[in-house]
Amino acid sequence: MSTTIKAISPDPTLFNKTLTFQETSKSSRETVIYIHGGAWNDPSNTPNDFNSLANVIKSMDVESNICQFSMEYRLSPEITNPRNLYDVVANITRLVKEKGLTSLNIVGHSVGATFIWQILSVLKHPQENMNEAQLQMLDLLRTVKRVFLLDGIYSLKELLEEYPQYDCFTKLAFPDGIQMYEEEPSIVMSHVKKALFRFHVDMHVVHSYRDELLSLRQTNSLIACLQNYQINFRLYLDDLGLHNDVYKNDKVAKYIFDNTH
Ligand SMILES: N[C@@H](CC(=O)c1ccccc1NC=O)C(=O)O
Repeated sequence: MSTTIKAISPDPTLFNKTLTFQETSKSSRETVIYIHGGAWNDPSNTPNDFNSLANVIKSMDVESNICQFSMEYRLSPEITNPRNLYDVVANITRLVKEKGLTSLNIVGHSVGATFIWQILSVLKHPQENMNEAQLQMLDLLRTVKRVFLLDGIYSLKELLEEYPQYDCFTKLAFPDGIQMYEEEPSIVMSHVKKALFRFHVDMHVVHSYRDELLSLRQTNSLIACLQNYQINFRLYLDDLGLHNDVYKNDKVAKYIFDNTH
């Protein structure tokens, strides 16, 4: 009887798959960190998704003030929520420490935006009860200056109301049900407001009119919640292409560059 021995990765959170698109040692540098999407499970979405967008930003950055890195994380169903998120947090934390990064601009596409939303929600836990990953999120927020949420998923409840068929991937990341997702905007908004204010984080919400996988409902529902709590944020809606074009779109590159310095 053949037994398959699961390869134990020497790199448990895939930190070594971090991509460096641009680097500078200038003390005045701004750092852009990308988190790709893929519905928690799709191997065709990788840190390289942002390669062309990062090159556009690099071409705009004539004074070479910007560093750009793109993160990897393990996928569902092998890894489920919140471990996918914890991989992202551990990898960004390690990158920040190893490179001495400050002034972080974190860009997330689709589920990558979900991870950023979950990080912004960390104050829902009393600090004395926080686990290691949540304490890392708290530490990260001290260096985050801006977040760019690109065509993100924020409410799993509303996602499955609008797209019941998406349980094909939510059940992989949330095998015990989406009630395990603790960051529904209506539940965590007061904690997000506190985090944005305490750590002086600017929030940019971006969505493409032509996104064929996620309608404006996720973004409209999020911004309705932000308005209910009178939270300061920027909204950028435009024809930025289909869902998987947004992270390659030149207008998105320009928007991030124009708002990163
Ligand atoms: N490429 C994914 C689909 C996907 O990524 C997706 C589909 C609908 C809404 C959001 C998505 N991605 C979010 O990260 C898949 O085939 O599982």
